[in-house]
Amino acid sequence: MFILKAEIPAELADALEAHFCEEGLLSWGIEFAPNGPLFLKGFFESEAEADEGLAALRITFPALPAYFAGEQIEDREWQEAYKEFLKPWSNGRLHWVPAWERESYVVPEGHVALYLDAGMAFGTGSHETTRLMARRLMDFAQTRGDAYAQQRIIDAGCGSGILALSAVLLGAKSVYGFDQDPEAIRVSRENTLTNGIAPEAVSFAEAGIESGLEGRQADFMMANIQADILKIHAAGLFAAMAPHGTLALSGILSRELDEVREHFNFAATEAGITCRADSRIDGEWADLCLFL
Ligand SMILES: C[S@@+](CC[C@H](N)C(=O)[O-])C[C@H]1O[C@@H](n2cnc3c(N)ncnc32)[C@H](O)[C@@H]1O
Repeated sequence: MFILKAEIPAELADALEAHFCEEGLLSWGIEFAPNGPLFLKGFFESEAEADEGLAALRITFPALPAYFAGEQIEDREWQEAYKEFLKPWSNGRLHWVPAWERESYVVPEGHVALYLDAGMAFGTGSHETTRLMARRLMDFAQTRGDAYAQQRIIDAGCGSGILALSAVLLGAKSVYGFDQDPEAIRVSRENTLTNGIAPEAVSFAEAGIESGLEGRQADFMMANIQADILKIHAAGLFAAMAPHGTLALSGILSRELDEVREHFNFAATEAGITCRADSRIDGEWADLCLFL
């Protein structure tokens, strides 16, 4: 493993994070320290890959600092750090457990567990936005009660499949996830298999938002994708919603929330839809849940 690191000006952090999310650049991250300097870090297999990754990033962000420190670390050391970072998480009866803890993790009676290996896809369960979406999913399942099993659920930008597969574990029989990243679809299908999930309950497709939603209707849709992209596709997202459906959005920075809410209110009016909006904040991230 080769790590690149450089201190960056605070003004660059949000734009870089948004870019990583939008492009699915999982090898890059920002290290936030309270009141301290901000560091941009990149994780690569080799120094040559690190140079390539940095050159590509500089095309979009020419203002990146000229000097990056590089450090080679043992793969084993890296894996241990990764395992230390990723811990099981639960909300109500839903548990997300790293695959390597499968043997030792005890699932309480009546609860369900998804054993996850996100590989290179987004969706380990550690991100605030994924957790915000899971809470909305749990709320939806609870509100629909016995009818939940029959609800049509869509996970737009499914990443590792974490949300789609959670929907199935909670009892849904008609779940569909899509992502523009082929690696995400490969990982989602693998997670379906390794969790012994019935393949007829969930399907995954490699697709962008437009083609992914074509001919679809959702009673509940989760879209944890960057705010700018959600805004561009607002009309398409509404068009795929069934009457009285719930549209749960995340990938929204808290400071973007008012603007995103306004945008979706306007798009709803344009589409002749009335809906109630609700939001939750987790750290610097927010969700926007629209009840049609
Ligand atoms: C923030 S990740 C969310 C992954 C997972 N759903 C979760 O909540 O952890 C966003 C995902 O959306 C995908 N994505 C971004 N733009 C997209 C688009 N226009 N169409 C389809 N997928 C997109 C990315 O490839 C990425 O896997």
